[in-house]
Amino acid sequence: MLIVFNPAAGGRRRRRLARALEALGLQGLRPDVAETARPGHATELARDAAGRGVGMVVAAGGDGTIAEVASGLAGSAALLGILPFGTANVLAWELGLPPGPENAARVLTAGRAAVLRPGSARFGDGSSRLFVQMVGAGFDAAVVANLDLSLKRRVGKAAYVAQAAKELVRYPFPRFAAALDDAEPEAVVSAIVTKGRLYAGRHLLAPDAAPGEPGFQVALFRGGGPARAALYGAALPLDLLPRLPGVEIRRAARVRLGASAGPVPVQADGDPAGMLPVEVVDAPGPLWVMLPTGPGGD
Ligand SMILES: Nc1ncnc2c1ncn2[C@@H]1O[C@H](COP(=O)(O)OP(=O)(O)OP(=O)(O)O)[C@@H](O)[C@H]1O
Repeated sequence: MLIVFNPAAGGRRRRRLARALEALGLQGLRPDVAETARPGHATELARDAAGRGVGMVVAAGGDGTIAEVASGLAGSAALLGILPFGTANVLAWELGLPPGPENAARVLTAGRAAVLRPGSARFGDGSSRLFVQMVGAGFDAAVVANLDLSLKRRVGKAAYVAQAAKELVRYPFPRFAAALDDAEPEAVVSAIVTKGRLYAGRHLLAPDAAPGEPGFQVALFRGGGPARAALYGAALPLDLLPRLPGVEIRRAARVRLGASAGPVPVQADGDPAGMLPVEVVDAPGPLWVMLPTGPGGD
């Protein structure tokens, strides 16, 4: 077992890692730990470990770290483990991973392996990026792109709320074209292409999504402007976002976002990912991820 640890969020994360290692040690396990030194490093570490035949590579970090490790494991037989030490931890909530380092460590040794089907985002410059939960274009990506990272380290998710308030008054809400499968492109101001049901932590976005299945749920936001974005932001923690006027959620296997009236930022799993255009499809193969053994689990 190799644990790929992202130390970028500071001391509290290190403390959680120590607790997880202690819990694993009590079960007689002494996993190797590799710290990431820069963005993208987790992919290299995971790919190298899978190439050496390591059976399980554990992402100790947030959704961005999980996506990077998943990218490195693509095409290998190695299991993906998760120690959810991030800020929002959307995938961990989605998969029902228990909070607390000791409980998360127990899943690594006593859980079950389940299929996870990441998505792949291909950009206008030909580059591709794997994601485990979602890709967003428009307002939410502007919030992510301009987020104050030192504030995020200090106050966590509240930093997103503060940044959203700033973006409300300056983001220009340019329209862009969203084409789902072979349908005609439609004009939207924001789109979130998601594998899962949850968004920004534990809030409901796409009730019919399932991360183990091929394809995506796509939330299309047609109404632009600060008042509408503020309404959506207020509805999110109440789990009312999918039911608001101007929000439509559809299923698609392929999503093309582009042809915009101005530059539109993109985020993948909560990290900045460049600008439109982007095409989203399933990643070439599934992964196996460790989940808690629950009712119906084997
Ligand atoms: N040593 C490092 N210094 C700076 N950034 C790093 C380092 N190692 C990894 N990163 C980057 O940090 C980014 C953010 O990490 P991650 O998404 O795991 O945490 P988070 O943003 O706190 O969690 P979440 O996405 O769940 O809110 C990753 O996408 C990764 O590229």
